[in-house]
Amino acid sequence: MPTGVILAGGFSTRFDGGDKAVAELAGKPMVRRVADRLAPVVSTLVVNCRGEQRESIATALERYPHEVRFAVDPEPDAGPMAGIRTGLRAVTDEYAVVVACDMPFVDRAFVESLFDRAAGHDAAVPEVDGWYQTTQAVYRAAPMADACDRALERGDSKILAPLDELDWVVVDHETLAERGWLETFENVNTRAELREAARSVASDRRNGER
Ligand SMILES: Nc1nc2c(ncn2[C@@H]2O[C@H](COP(=O)(O)OP(=O)(O)OP(=O)(O)O)[C@@H](O)[C@H]2O)c(=O)[nH]1
Repeated sequence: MPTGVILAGGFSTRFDGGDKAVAELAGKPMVRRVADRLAPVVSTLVVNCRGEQRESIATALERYPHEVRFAVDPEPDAGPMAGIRTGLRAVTDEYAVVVACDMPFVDRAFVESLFDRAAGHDAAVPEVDGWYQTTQAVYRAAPMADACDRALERGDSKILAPLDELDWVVVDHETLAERGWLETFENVNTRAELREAARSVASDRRNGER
């Protein structure tokens, strides 16, 4: 089975104090929610973060059913693409799904379909409303990490820069909407969005879904 990479190295500046990776959403740290959702479809978890986040994230991931590896940013604040590179460097499987720590509704069936789409290519990236969702995408770990290195060396930290030189496929908005997979991209940037997400979890629980 492939690897899951959770990106958690951001500074949560819109979150109004505290690290959103370990903020509790309906009683569970967000990073744990993402990890638990990935557990059925990955065999190893890599967490990309800064050194000072490691302890609190490790606590949130205690007794995770798979091996957990930490890929600590050599340089903090180098942006999400550098985080993807650092995370993918710790991957030993051919493919990995990368998911931001603030996407607590990541859909397992969607991730499985991304792996299917990526097979034989370097990446499968979903597109929502014209935006490429590079922080919930599947990559072939080594070529993507190499392409990120080259982009960073040329001083280009744009998240799409490494894809320019890779063979990548897009999962388009229409397909995502048809399959009911738009909720998988919901992300939590603020305390208000955390409260909103908690309401979604509570209402889904009432409907027996989450
Ligand atoms: N390693 C690393 N990851 C980052 C960096 N910036 C953002 N990320 C990750 O990329 C994903 C999307 O970023 P944002 O939603 O903007 O998160 P953030 O930067 O923590 O939040 P804001 O400061 O409010 O923008 C999250 O999983 C972040 O952890 C960075 O400089 N380094």
